[in-house]
Amino acid sequence: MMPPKNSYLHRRLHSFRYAFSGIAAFIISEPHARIHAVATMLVIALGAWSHITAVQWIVISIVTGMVWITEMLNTVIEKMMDHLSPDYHPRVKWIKDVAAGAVLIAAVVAVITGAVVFLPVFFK
Ligand SMILES: Nc1ncnc2c1ncn2[C@@H]1O[C@H](COP(=O)(O)OP(=O)(O)OP(=O)(O)O)[C@@H](O)[C@H]1O
Repeated sequence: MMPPKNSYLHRRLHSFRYAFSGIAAFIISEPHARIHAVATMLVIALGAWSHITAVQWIVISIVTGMVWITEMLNTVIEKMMDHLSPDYHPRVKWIKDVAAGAVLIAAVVAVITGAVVFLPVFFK
């Protein structure tokens, strides 16, 4: 049963629907996102297979989430700048490069974390 129209709960449910459609739009339109989706599923499968601890699951979840969030915000910034300022501009270069740098930091942290958690599984 749906809550009454325009009630607080009704508006929150709509916000969730928009957020989920945003995630779907990101995955459908961006090849990077599909690579992240496959990598995330592989990490979940590897974690389940190797019985990592609760703390290791938490750390893996945080770094995986960081990669998704930075990649999504980077894509938003790229598309926003392409829309607002399609011509070459040094300030746009700065904005896009810094946003890409954030993704790189998240990715490096995720790779290091993945290595620390999973390499001992293979070399024990
Ligand atoms: N309008 C612009 N003005 C200045 N530099 C730009 C501009 N557009 C892109 N660049 C430069 O090109 C780089 C790549 O930008 P782009 O938007 O193509 O990102 P991308 O990572 O290649 O995107 P995609 O997700 O499409 O692969 C930016 O980091 C920036 O250095």
